[in-house]
Amino acid sequence: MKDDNHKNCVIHTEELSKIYDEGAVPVKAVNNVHLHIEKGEFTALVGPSGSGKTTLLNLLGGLDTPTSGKVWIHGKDLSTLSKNKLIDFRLHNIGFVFQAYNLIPVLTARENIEFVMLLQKESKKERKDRIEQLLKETGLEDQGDKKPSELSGGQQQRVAVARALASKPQFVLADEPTANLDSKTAGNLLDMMAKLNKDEGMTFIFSTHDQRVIDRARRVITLVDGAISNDEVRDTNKVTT
Ligand SMILES: Nc1ncnc2c1ncn2[C@@H]1O[C@H](COP(=O)(O)OP(=O)(O)OP(=O)(O)O)[C@@H](O)[C@H]1O
Repeated sequence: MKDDNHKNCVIHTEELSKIYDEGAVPVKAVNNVHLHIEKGEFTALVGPSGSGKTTLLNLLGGLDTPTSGKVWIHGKDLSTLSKNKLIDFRLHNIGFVFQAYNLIPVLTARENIEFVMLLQKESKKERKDRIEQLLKETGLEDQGDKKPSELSGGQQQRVAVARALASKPQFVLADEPTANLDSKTAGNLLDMMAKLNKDEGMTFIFSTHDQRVIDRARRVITLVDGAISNDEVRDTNKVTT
């Protein structure tokens, strides 16, 4: 893929596959996926349990390496990056809201949000301003000094979202962002993501089983046995908030 041809392309994959062959029978967790995600998309990845959603998100975010095929992010072929360059690239380009990326238990909510900005070497003033803004946007103004164990599951999830957004990523990959949240908290979280999508053109891709999330997506990609079985683009003018 040529960089200059794809100015608005955030993610592009070709013949992307991930095969796990530790067991007796190899599992094609992701099977020959061709995907093209443009800037500003609000896209849900759906499919039955075990259909490969998490594996695909891991590949798209450079957290896992494909067995074959390639991933380009903003025209950059991830397979050409060294391990350290890939870490740096992720840090500056992608926000992750993954269950596996748990909050750091010994840090407060504020410090958890600040952490990635410290790695990015943001100034103290920028960090402070951004943290306060994110705490406000996530409705956690009064919770900044609490550690994760002192917060509810929904509040922890919102801290995880705030942390993902702290680096001002161009796109956010979220694995089941509303899992285990009550409807009100899930709704608030979706409102926040939809607002960022609308106001700042931030691109969102989330795996989900949650009909509330699916209903608000503008594109729904269905995976079955690791392959795309349906790709539905809905009314792109539909307001997600
Ligand atoms: N590390 C691994 N080693 C072996 N097999 C794996 C590994 N990770 C995932 N798989 C297998 O790959 C397939 C896809 O798993 P994946 O977790 O991506 O699905 P999913 O759609 O995210 O499922 P869920 O909706 O339940 O989270 C499954 O058959 C799973 O058992």
